[in-house]
Amino acid sequence: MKKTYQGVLFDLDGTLLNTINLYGYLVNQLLEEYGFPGHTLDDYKSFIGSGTRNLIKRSLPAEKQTEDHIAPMVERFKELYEKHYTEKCKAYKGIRETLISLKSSGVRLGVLTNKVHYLAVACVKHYFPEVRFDMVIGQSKEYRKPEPSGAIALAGKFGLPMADIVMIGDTEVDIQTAKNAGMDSIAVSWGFRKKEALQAENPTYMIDTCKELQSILLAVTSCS
Ligand SMILES: O=C(O)COP(=O)(O)O
Repeated sequence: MKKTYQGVLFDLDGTLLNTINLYGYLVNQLLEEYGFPGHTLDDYKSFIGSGTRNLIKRSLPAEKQTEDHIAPMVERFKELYEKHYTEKCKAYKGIRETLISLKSSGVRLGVLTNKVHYLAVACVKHYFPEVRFDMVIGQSKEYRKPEPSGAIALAGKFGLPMADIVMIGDTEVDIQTAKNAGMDSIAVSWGFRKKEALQAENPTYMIDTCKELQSILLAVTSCS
């Protein structure tokens, strides 16, 4: 019999929201300001997923990946992101409808992202105003994927055991987070990593379309 989940945790970047054009634009601008060479969008796809500090570190030339370079650039990046987060991003096809259907069938919804917490909250509010998430957790000292603390806090908020919750994400970090928390996982191939890299993490499910997501999570499929 098909397993049903009472709670669903979504990663943000590359899973709910395609933010790659914004990241490419902002980090290239940041690197230019500091006199470093920029990168392609494909490069950034591989740099995103472990939070802003790691994104900037991975974007810098190897010999410049030191705290004295990274720390001020993280602060400047947050300023730029705050100014531009309403630009250049798009919800993936069918995601909005899936979230609304899940919520109306009584499933608890959370966002667990490595985006800085206050920016994660602002993005979710701006791009998904019609979706009532039970809780959004972004990165902070306390919560940082793949550590399980964020997933554990969300399970506590939902009042559900880990076995009833599934984590959905587009990077190895998300699948590792689910494993570390003792949850099932769904890896999606429409985000920032190659399918082979995700398969190597042995997610519970590996999917390519929103339709497949609905058929795992909902009794009825309506996503085209
Ligand atoms: O690494 C980030 O900044 C955000 O990544 P996530 O939404 O995929 O967790």
